[in-house]
Amino acid sequence: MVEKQLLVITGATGSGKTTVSHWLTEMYQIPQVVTHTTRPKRHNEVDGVDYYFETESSLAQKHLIESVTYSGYHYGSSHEALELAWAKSPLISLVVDTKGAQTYLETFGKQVTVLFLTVSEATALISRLEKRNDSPEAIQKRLASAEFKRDLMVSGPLHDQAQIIVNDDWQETQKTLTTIIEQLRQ
Ligand SMILES: Nc1ncnc2c1ncn2[C@@H]1O[C@H](COP(=O)(O)OP(=O)(O)OP(=O)(O)O)[C@@H](O)[C@H]1O
Ligand SMILES: Nc1nc2c(ncn2[C@@H]2O[C@H](COP(=O)(O)O)[C@@H](O)[C@H]2O)c(=O)[nH]1
Repeated sequence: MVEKQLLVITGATGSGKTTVSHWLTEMYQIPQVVTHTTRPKRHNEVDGVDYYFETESSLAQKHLIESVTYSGYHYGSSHEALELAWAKSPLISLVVDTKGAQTYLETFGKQVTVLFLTVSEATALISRLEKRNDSPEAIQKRLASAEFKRDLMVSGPLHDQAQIIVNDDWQETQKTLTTIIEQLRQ
C-alpha cells in the first residue's frame, strides 16, 4: 500500500502559502485539506472550498487534530477533512501557521514534509495583503499580532526539518516546487 503523505505549507501571512497550495492542485492534482475557521469570509472565498466557515459552537463540535488562535480568530484542522483529501490521493497539502506545522511534525512524523515560505523583505508581505484586498483594519490587526511576528521566522524543530522557500519570484518558486514534488514522488 502507498503510504499517505502530507505536504504542510507554512510561513508568514502573505508569503504565498495559499497560492502555492492552489498551484500544486492545478499542476499535480494534489488535493488540499480544507480547514475550519471562525474568521469572516473574504470577498472571493467559498465555504467548503477555501475554509469551512464556523461559529464558535460549530467549531467546538469538530474532531480537531489541532487548533490555534490567529489574529483573534480560531482555526483548526479536522480528522474528517484530512481523510476526505486522502481519499482522493496519497499525497495531500495543508496550509497552517507555524504552530500547526509543529504539531503536524510531532503527530505524523515522517509522513510530513514541511515547506516554510518566506520573502527577502517583510514589507512585500504588507503590499501583498493590500493587493489581496484585505481591509486596512484587518491588515493592521494582523501585523500587530504576536502570531504575525512569530511566523516571520522559522524556529525550533521546524528550523531543522522544513524546506525553506524564498517566494520573492513566483517563476523561481514554481521551479523549486517542481523539484520538491518530483523528489517526493520518487
Ligand atoms: N511570488 C509572489 N510574488 C508576488 N505576489 C505573490 C507571490 N506569491 C503570492 N503572491 C500574492 O500575494 C498575496 C498573498 O498570497 P497568499 O494569499 O497565497 O498568502 P498566504 O501566505 O496564504 O497568506 P495568509 O496566511 O494571510 O492567508 C496574493 O495576492 C498572491 O497572489
Ligand atoms: N494551525 C492552523 N493554522 C491554520 C489553519 N487554517 C489556517 N491556518 C493559518 O491561519 C493563518 C491565517 O489564515 P487566513 O486565511 O486568515 O489568512 C495562516 O497562517 C493560515 O495558514 C488550521 O487549521 N490550523
